[in-house]
Amino acid sequence: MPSSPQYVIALDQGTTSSRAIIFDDRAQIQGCAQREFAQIYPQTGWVEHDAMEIWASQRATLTEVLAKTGMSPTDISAIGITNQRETTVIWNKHTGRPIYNAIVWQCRRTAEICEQLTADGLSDYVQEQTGLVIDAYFSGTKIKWLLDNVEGAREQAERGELLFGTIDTWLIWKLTEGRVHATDYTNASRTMLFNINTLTWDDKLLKALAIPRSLLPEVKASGEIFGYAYLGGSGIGLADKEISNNGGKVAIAGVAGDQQAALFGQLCVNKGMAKNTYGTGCFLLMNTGLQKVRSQFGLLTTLAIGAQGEVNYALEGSVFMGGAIIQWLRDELGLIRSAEDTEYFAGKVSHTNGVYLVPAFVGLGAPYWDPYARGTLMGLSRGANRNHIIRAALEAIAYQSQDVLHAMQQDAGIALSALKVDGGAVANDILMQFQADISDIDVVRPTLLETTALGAAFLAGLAVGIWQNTEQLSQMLIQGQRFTPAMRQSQRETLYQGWKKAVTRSQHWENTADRPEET
Ligand SMILES: Nc1ncnc2c1ncn2[C@@H]1O[C@H](COP(=O)(O)OP(=O)(O)O)[C@@H](O)[C@H]1O
Ligand SMILES: O=P(O)(O)OC[C@H](O)CO
Repeated sequence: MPSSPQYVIALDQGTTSSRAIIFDDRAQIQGCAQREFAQIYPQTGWVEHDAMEIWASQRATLTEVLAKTGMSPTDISAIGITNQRETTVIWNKHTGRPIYNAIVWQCRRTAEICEQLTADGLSDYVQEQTGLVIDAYFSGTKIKWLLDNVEGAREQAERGELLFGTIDTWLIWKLTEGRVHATDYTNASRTMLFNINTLTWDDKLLKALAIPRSLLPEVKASGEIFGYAYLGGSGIGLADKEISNNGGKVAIAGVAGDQQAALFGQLCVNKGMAKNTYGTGCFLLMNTGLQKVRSQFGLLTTLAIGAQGEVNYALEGSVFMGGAIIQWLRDELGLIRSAEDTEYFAGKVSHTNGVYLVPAFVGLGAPYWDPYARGTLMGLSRGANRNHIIRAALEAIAYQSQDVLHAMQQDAGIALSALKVDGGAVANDILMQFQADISDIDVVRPTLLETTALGAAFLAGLAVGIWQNTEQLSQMLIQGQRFTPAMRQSQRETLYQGWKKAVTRSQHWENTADRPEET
C-alpha cells in the first residue's frame, strides 16, 4: 500500500506580509494564506512594525491555510520558519508583550550610534568577527536604541526580565508559548553581535553596545528541532491543555533568515552557487562553502546552510530598494495601479530615453554603503514620459543587482555561469531580460517562485526525515525559464556608465549640516 503523503507548513514572515504555505512531500504547494500588516513610519527614515500584529497575522495565516486545505495539525509533520532578518523585537518574558514596536531592518534611526562605533575604531573588528559593516541595518544598534530610549527598559534588562529576538525568535517564542527562546545561525549572523568565526555571541561587541547577555537567544543549526508549536485541534495557542498524543503538537524543525532560506530553496548549497531575490529589497547571495571570504568591495560575509545542514559562509550584497521602488510608483506617484502594470507601460518603449532613477530613498546598501544618499531622477528631457520613468525604475533594480554581482564575482574570484532568481518581482519579463542584458549572464527563473518558503520547508522536512538529502530535493525542482543576454557590449557599457554617473549624483546628499532650517 502506498504510504500517505506528508506535509510541511512554511511560515514566511516578510517585511510587508506574513504567509503560510503547505508543501507536500513532492514539494508541491497544497495551500497558501497571506496577510499584510501595517508599515509604521513615525519619522523620516524610521520604520517600525507592531510585533503583536505580526504574530496575529502569522497565526491567522496558519489557521487559514489549515482551514482552506481541510487539514488538521495532525496532518502536519513539521513547521519551517523563515523571516525578514535584522528586524528587532524586545519583549518582557513574564507578560510576553513587546516593550516597543519592532524596529525594522530598513530603519535608519541608529545611524549616529553607528558613527560612534566607527569613531571608536570598531570597523575592522566588526568586519573581521561578524562579517558585516557597521550600519543601522543590523540588529545590534537597534537593541541599544531600545534599551536607551524606552523608559525603564535598561533596568528591566539588567534584572533579566527582557528578551531580544529577530522575528524568527519572536514567532518561536509565541508558538511554543514562551518555552523556547532560540534563533538559528543565519539570523544570528545578522545582528552584528554574533562572531562568525567562533559561532558564539561576541562579548566585545555586547560590551561596546552595553547589551546584557541575558537578552540573547540560544543559537541552533537551521535544520534541527527547536521546540513544539501547540496548534491544538481547532486553533493555535492551546499549550495549557494536556496533549496526550502528537495531536496538535508540531515540531518547529527548520529556521532560517529569508535570504538564506531562499539560497537553500534554490539548492545553492555548494561553493560558487548564487541566487538573487527580488522582493522589497534585492538580496544576492553566493555560497562560499567553508571558506570565509572577506570582501574588498563592500559586500557582507554571512552564514548560510550547506548540503548537510552544516554552517557555510556566504557573500551577500543587499539592495535596500528593489520591488519597493515599484510600490513607490504605485502608492506615491500613482503612475501605475498594480506592480504588474510596469510590464505593460515599460513595454511601450524600448529604452528610457536617457532617464535614470537611483532609488536611494533610504540610502544605498552594497557596494556603496552611503546612508546619506537619496533618491534621484536624472537625465530628464522634454521627451521623457511616464513609460520612460517606469522603465527606468525597473532598470534601476537590475543596475543595483549588477553592482552587487560585479563586486561579488571579483571578491569570490568566481565567474558565475548563470544567476538563479526568485521573489515577487521576477514575474516581470522585462526586468529579467534587462538583468540578463546588463549583466551579460543567463538569468534562470524557477517554476516555483516561493523559494524562500520552500527553503524553510526543505530544512524542516529534512530534519524530521521526510526527505533524506539535497540530491533527493534537486530531483523535485523543475527548471523554469532562462533569459539569455541579447545586448551589444558597447550598448551595455554605455548604459552602465550612465548608471554609475547617476549614482554619484545621488550620493552624500542628506547631510544634516547642509539642511536648510525648518520653519
Ligand atoms: N510584476 C511585477 N513587476 C515588478 N515588480 C513586482 C511585480 N510583482 C511584484 N513586484 C514587486 O515585488 C515585491 C513583492 O515581492 P515579495 O517577494 O512578495 O516581497 P517581500 O517578501 O519583500 O514582501 C513588491 O515590492 C512589488 O512591488
Ligand atoms: O522581507 P524581505 O523579503 O523583503 O527580506 C528582508 C531581508 O531579510 C532584510 O535583510
